[in-house]
Amino acid sequence: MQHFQKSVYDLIVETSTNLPADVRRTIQAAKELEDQGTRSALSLSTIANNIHMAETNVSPICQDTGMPTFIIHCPVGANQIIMKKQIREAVAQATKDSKLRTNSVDSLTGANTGDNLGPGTPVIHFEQWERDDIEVKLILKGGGCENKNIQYSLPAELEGIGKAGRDLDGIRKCIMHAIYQAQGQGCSAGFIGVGIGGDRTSGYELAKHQLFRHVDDVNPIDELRKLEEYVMAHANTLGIGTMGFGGQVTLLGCKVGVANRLPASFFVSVAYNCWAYRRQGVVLDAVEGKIQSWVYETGTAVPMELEEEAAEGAADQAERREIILNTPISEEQIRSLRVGDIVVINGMMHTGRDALHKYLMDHDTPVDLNGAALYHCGPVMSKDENGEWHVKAAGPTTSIREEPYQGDIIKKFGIRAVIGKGGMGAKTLKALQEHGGVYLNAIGGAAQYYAKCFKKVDGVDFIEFGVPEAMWHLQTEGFAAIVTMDAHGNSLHAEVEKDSLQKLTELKEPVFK
Ligand SMILES: O=C(O)C[C@H](O)C(=O)O
Ligand code: SF4
Repeated sequence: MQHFQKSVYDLIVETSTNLPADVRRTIQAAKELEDQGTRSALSLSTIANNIHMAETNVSPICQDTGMPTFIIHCPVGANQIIMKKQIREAVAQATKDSKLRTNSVDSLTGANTGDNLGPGTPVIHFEQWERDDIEVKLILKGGGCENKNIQYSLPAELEGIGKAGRDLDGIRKCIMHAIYQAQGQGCSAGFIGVGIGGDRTSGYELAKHQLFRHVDDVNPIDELRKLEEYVMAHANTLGIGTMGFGGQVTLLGCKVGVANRLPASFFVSVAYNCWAYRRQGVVLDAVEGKIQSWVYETGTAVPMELEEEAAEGAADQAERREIILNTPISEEQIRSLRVGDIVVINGMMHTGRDALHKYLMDHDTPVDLNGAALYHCGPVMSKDENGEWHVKAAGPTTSIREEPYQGDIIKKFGIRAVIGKGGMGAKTLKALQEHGGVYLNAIGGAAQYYAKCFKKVDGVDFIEFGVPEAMWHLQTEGFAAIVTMDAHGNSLHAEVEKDSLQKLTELKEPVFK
């Protein structure tokens, strides 16, 4: 098995950097469905571009390279102890090479292990089979979409869609509610895996396993096939759209699995996966561990159509209001912005996420944040031989986590623009209005696209928080984002949420009797 570790390393790199062909085809089909020139269509073009860039740069599609989860099938007698050790070494090496972000954090102290190894990470499952070869499958599912997973215990009363009983129609209601509650926060348009039955633990596992199915397979259980078809036909009526901007395409795939349950329990578990649906697998010979084939057709077979998008984007931009913001930004300029405007930021940008927000509540900031642009982002960074840092992947993180702090921090330090994804709540909206600030939505997962805007790393504070949580000071050029919350009390997120709840209500009537 002298090649096993190298094969696993290659699998990690492929999974993190090259979205498989079935996922690419689905994203391309979504682009066709979306109304041209809308925010959602533009975002899908950026996503397509980003997929292409990640493959070319052999760098992470999204900066959140998720919880590496391996499912291994091996013949009786294969040495699982050695395989496990080599998988861990391959993970550490891929992290060192910036193919994975340092994503393993001590839950109590917040300390980052720096190599993606730690209690419970990576996740490795073994199963024996009758075949002579070894199959290693890997999914890299990020934290933002993982946070949108949801588990229902039937019967239940669900917001908008009403009573969900212990039957197929109740399951239907849970699934539609799960899609609604994710809004754009899990980087829609997404894929969902559903597990019916099991217990709380095995139900979620079953749901996650559905994400290993091919996008275009057909469920062999007739009732579940019908359920999947129903969900695919109706999810898009919710109007959530790409990144929750509103639009025609909200869901890209739905796979449902079933297991037995206890008489007293009836769980419906939903695993939500963002468009950055990174899963791949390899079949290895059991003697040397060399790759014989890939489980999913590789992305290289389906190039993303770039020229066409560039033209579309350019035509659309001509009609849109596009405003250049140079940091530090004035209050007057911020107050002139409206929801829907596209802004392009130049100058200094500072990153900050959970650890920094908590810290800033009762400490001072190490740099002047008056008029600043604060980016909710935990990048993948690399340090060269001269000790200089480089941004390898840097898309936004889900902003709503900072809701308890954001309003106070904006006012305390004079921040003018907060950049992230998924939107923020009422408290932040009020602070934006009072102080004169905007919330800008960047395209979640477009980590290569944004990394290119960071021309130089000017310094870093709080590196002790770990690379993703540190405060990076980045010289920025041409960072485009959309105003989704303005200083006049308008929030696109609140609007889309309200409209989609109304649409969900329309799906209340029983379908499966
Ligand atoms: O952790 C991140 O960088 C992003 C996260 O996956 C998210 O979607 O919020
Ligand atoms: S940022 Fe978006 S694309 Fe990236 S892992 Fe999180 S949910 Fe997925």
